[in-house]
Amino acid sequence: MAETVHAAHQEIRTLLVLGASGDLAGRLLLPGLGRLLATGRAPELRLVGSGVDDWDQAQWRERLTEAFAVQPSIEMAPWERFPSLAHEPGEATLRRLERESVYVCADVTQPAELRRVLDRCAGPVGIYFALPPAVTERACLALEEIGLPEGTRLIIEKPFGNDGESARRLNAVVGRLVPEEQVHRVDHFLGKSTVLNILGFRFANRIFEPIWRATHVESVEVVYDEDLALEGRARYYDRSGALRDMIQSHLLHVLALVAMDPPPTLGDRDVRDRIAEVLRATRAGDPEQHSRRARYGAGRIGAREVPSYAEEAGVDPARETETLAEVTVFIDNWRWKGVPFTLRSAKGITPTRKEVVVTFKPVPHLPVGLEGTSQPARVRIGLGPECLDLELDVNGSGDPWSLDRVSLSTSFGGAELPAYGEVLAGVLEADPLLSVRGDVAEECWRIVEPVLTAWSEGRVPLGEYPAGSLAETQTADVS
Ligand SMILES: O=C1O[C@H](COP(=O)(O)O)[C@@H](O)[C@H](O)[C@H]1O
Repeated sequence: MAETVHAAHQEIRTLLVLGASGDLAGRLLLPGLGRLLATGRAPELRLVGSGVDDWDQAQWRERLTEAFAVQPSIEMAPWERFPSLAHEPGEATLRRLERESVYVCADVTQPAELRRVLDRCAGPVGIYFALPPAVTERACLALEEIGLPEGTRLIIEKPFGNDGESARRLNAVVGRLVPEEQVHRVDHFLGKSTVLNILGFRFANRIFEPIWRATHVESVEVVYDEDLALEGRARYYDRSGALRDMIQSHLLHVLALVAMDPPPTLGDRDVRDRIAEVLRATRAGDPEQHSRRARYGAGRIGAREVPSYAEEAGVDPARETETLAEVTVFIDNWRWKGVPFTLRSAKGITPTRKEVVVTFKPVPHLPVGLEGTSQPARVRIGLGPECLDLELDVNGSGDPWSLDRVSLSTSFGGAELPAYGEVLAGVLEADPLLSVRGDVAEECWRIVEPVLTAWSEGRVPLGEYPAGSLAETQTADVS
């Protein structure tokens, strides 16, 4: 599909990873690349890494060997853990990359140093910014000063900016460097098979479309509760929090796929137009009534004792960073007017819950004589692992006149590639379908900004839940 729609796009020959010695590159990006190359789906490629750590080539090779051996990281869910890559079709490519790839220690916000890094790259280059947004912006300004090799594609990790204003600024500088179709703003949820499954479920089954609207739908939840706690990521997370980390990017995209109108094709233009359209119609409800924030206190996640978030290494307790964010949004269009969409993500919760739940309205009239309480029909679309569940009332076993609840459930196998591998496949194939478009990145910030403001002004109290449970939150003492 991608080839027919995007045959005109130029493939990249060198992938340059900025921030190559950082956590994200080691944990997700390079293993995703390794997996992609191992399947033999990617074009011939050179790999150049650059970071501020003063690594020699041996250290870099060690990082690649580790990443390509794909020891699953703590953040990889079980369905993303792979067997060894040995004997895969691209095995020889991986070994070649390990041998030939180079690492350049540089501060890429400095034009002369960035020039030195680019000199090691051949052909059209894909520059992957695995960097915090402010550093990405400065590196883009440095690129503007030194100029870009022809055909360059920019691949920018999330979060795209820290707020609407910085996202607009970053979009402006990126737009001066390359045309929009050469920009890949990464949201790895768009590469998740569970998320892409929403498209097949909605648009390949005629039975759902007529009822997929306010007339029949009572409410929609998009939930991503993880059992992971901070896992040593304070430097990034403590300045971000759950709202910026998960809702602003990932969960709003899931909402968009659930709520958008059917696209005529799965070409990037059609799908991204539909996503943009529905997000433009989306607004957060009044934050005081429709949002919740909390952070975990000390507790136990499975066998692990977890300290309170405020006591985690590197955390500034006065910052009031939330590890649970919940926001209800509304979509002001004909299809969805008045239906609450509640988005929630929390860290440090067991059991995990990662799903979209569509709850339908009750029947207008239950025939007199049917006994029991009728419950609304529900569709659950699993976001991890892959599963689907339709909850219905039926005349079940036993008394033929009483209602029983049944669940028609199925689970299906995982994807060939992890989410980062799928997103990178799009990048290497020059297909922006799974990348966030610039206007959409800004739209996502517009939606969450009233909530960010209300929270920063203390209009919504910060609750607390014990790690490992979603027990009623209480207000945290942040003094
Ligand atoms: O981007 C992020 O996503 C992960 C959750 O995604 P998963 O694919 O690893 O389940 C989240 O834990 C992390 O905080 C966030 O930065």
